[in-house]
Amino acid sequence: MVVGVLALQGSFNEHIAVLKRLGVKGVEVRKPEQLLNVSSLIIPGGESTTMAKLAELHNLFPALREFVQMGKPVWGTCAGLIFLANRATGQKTGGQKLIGGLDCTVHRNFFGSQIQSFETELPIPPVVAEEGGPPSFRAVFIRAPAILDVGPDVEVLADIPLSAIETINSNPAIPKEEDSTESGKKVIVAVKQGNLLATAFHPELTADTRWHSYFLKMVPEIEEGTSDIVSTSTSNQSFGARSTIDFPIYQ
Ligand SMILES: NC(=O)CC[C@H](N)C(=O)O
Repeated sequence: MVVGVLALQGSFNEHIAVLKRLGVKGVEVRKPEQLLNVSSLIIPGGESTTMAKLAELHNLFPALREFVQMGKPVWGTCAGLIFLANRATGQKTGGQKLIGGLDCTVHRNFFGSQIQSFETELPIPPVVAEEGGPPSFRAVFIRAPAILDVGPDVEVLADIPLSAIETINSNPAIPKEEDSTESGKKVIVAVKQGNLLATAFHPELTADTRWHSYFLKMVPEIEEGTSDIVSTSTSNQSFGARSTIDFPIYQ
């Protein structure tokens, strides 16, 4: 079985490249019938409104929703996280179509505009950590969303203290004291709910393969059939903080 990567727009090539480094074949998915040939799906970062329009054009929404409801592993990064959320705020006028399934409210562009994109080190969640690996990972936020609330079945894997973000105080777009999300001084940036994984940051733009390996462990066919593939990521090379990939400009 192969891992599908939704290839309508955004950083799908980067995800496929990381899968290749782990010895796993990633295939581009653009049509509903292509979902029949993949065991799991990655929805990349990009621009969720554009992605939604293209998904609509290709009549992908019913097949994507069915894929999620069938319990197949799906990982949304950044725009992909927005796509998977049941509720989104900060959308363009008229809203945008979502796949849904992930019981959370996501706030688009939570950290501000493109120039307020940032990178930071966050603790690696115990379930994602690998023996011998560094205790943190490089989290790349590009006009990223944040998760404001989650339902009872959602496991929080990573959050970020708002005080850690330099641009946060100078950015008028970011909710301040009166907003309930600020009271805890943290927002959620990675979650898991059953077959669904979602991250507000972009592991595919770093040389650290641990988030991809973690997702692959959610895919039973890959874990049972080719467990050696997943374990290759424990090599030291997998933990490099940054790749040489130039950051694409995402909306
Ligand atoms: N890097 C990203 O995927 C950015 C997401 C983008 N801000 C959106 O709303 O879709």
